Amino acid sequence: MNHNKVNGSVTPKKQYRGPLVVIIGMPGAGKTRIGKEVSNMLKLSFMDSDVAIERQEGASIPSIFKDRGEDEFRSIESDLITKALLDHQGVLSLGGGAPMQRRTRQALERYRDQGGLIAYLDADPEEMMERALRSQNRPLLSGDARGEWLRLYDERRPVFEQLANIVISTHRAAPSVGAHKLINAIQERVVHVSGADPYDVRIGDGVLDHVRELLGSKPVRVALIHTAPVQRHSDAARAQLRTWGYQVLDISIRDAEAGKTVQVASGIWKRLADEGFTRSDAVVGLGGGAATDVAGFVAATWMRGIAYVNCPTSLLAMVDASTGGKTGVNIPEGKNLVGSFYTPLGVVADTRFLATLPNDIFIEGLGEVVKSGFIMDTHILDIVEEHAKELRSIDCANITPQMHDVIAELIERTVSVKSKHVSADLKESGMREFLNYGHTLAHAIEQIEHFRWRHGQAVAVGMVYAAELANILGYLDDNTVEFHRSILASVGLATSWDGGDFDSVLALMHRDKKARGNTLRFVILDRIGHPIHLDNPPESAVKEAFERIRSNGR
Ligand SMILES: NC(=O)c1ccc[n+]([C@@H]2O[C@H](COP(=O)([O-])OP(=O)(O)OC[C@H]3O[C@@H](n4cnc5c(N)ncnc54)[C@H](O)[C@@H]3O)[C@@H](O)[C@H]2O)c1
Ligand SMILES: O=C(O)C(=O)C[C@@H](O)[C@H](O)[C@H](O)COP(=O)(O)O
Repeated sequence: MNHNKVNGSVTPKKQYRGPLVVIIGMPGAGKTRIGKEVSNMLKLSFMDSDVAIERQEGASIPSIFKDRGEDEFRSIESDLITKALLDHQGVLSLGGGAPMQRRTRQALERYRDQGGLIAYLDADPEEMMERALRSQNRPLLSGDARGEWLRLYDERRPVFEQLANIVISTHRAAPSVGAHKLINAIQERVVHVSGADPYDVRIGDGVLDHVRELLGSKPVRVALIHTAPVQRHSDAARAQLRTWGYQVLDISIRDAEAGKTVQVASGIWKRLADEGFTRSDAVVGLGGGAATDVAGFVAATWMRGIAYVNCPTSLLAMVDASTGGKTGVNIPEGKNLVGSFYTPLGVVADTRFLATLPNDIFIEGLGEVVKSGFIMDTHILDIVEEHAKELRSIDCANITPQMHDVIAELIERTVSVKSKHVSADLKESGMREFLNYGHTLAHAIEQIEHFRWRHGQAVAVGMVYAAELANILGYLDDNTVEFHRSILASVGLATSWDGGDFDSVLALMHRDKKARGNTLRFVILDRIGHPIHLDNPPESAVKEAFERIRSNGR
């Protein structure tokens, strides 16, 4: 399913008729063969504009050119394509020269701007030329065929690049490989984050390729910051970065919260200095949320700020940590107490990375997913409830296509909730604090448990705590509090905690970044989907809610 990207959110593709995708490119790029493969894989109809013209006119393309001239051919072609853009529902492949005709190009631009997908297939010119010259059905390639092909390539490529919103390299690719790349691109989801430094979050199989366009040609060196458990993915990313011509500094750091420290950051700064890392170089953070937090912090601080791209590999990092520009590290006194708001060039959430994610880490990521349902997109709660059993027992190495779509939808929706808050309030002066639902207690739990508790699990208990607090103060009824417990427990998330004592927890909650002076501040709900700020609640209520989240509390 495709979406337009709209500031701070995604919206379902505008309801318009027309093809799922239109394929353009030079003769020999593989438009017809890949188009037919995609149609077969997606069980859609396939239309080739040249074939349709020959059928409609009862004559071959060369004879139409010979008997009626190119202008009349282009007019026939433009009429047929304009009609197909309105009523052909499958895959449409265009003759190489079609987009060069003004009326056809305008029709394509209208189709694209209404949410349509135009895929430009490109490959090595020699490879395409060799394939094109094998076919005799190319009237424009008679005579000095090579020279003419190259001339047309130079003339047409800028138009293809301007029109397309998908570019697929078919270089040395079998049609089935090219078709899979195109299907992945068609099914890719994009959430746009607006604000002073806007960027996109791309979600889907194979989206790693977007790192290249995000980094661009300025960086000579790229520091790839990752951790051991994601070695398979960082190896692939490193190889890809080198193929693109970047000098890669491979920086493997301590895993999880142990890597999210000033000491680790300092070691990276030293490495960057030793390697002569300049302001035009860039950082790629690849890993869970702890890795992307520290990578972002290094990018924010090295020479007062260099470019970085996040490649999240855990569910929690994909749905939350990698987006929004909160970078930082923990210190012994508390979680995330040192850091900076620093926006990435973009986020590339390649769902292939989930294949190695352990089940318990996947489940903790659902804590931030359910949170987003409670604070804004309540459809997330419907999806989680409907698929609770499969989500709780997920084997990430064997995710079915159906569950892949469910997970991709949850990722997209959760990122969209985060994006709406971040786009409106990057530095958390108000609305963005709602993303902190459940976190006031959660961070205290993580601190007291010396990070033995996963962040997502702590947030789950924190949300039950906030619901109890809201219930005590008359905002939420018992059923809504119980719904918090039931939906969290249904996907394997914790709903109680017996560690620590109230006084130590209270002291840590006062150190939360939402606190102002001596004012203790929480985010609670006054109804599902509607968070509010709660400042300085009576200590009796704070304590009563704390007792209620103990395992014998309710
Ligand atoms: N910056 C933000 O806005 C933000 C938002 C939410 C959470 N966070 C931070 O993110 C962290 C939690 O993120 P997390 O849950 O990803 O924790 P994490 O980074 O500790 O990762 C959890 C574990 O899973 C492993 N892992 C990650 N991806 C994997 C994969 N594809 N295959 C195999 N193993 C994989 C990691 O190596 C680690 O061992 C916390 O530090 C939290 O404070 C930051
Ligand atoms: O991005 C935000 O803002 C959030 O609050 C998202 C939280 O889910 C996330 O855990 C964040 O790291 C917590 O931020 P903090 O400022 O409380 O450390």
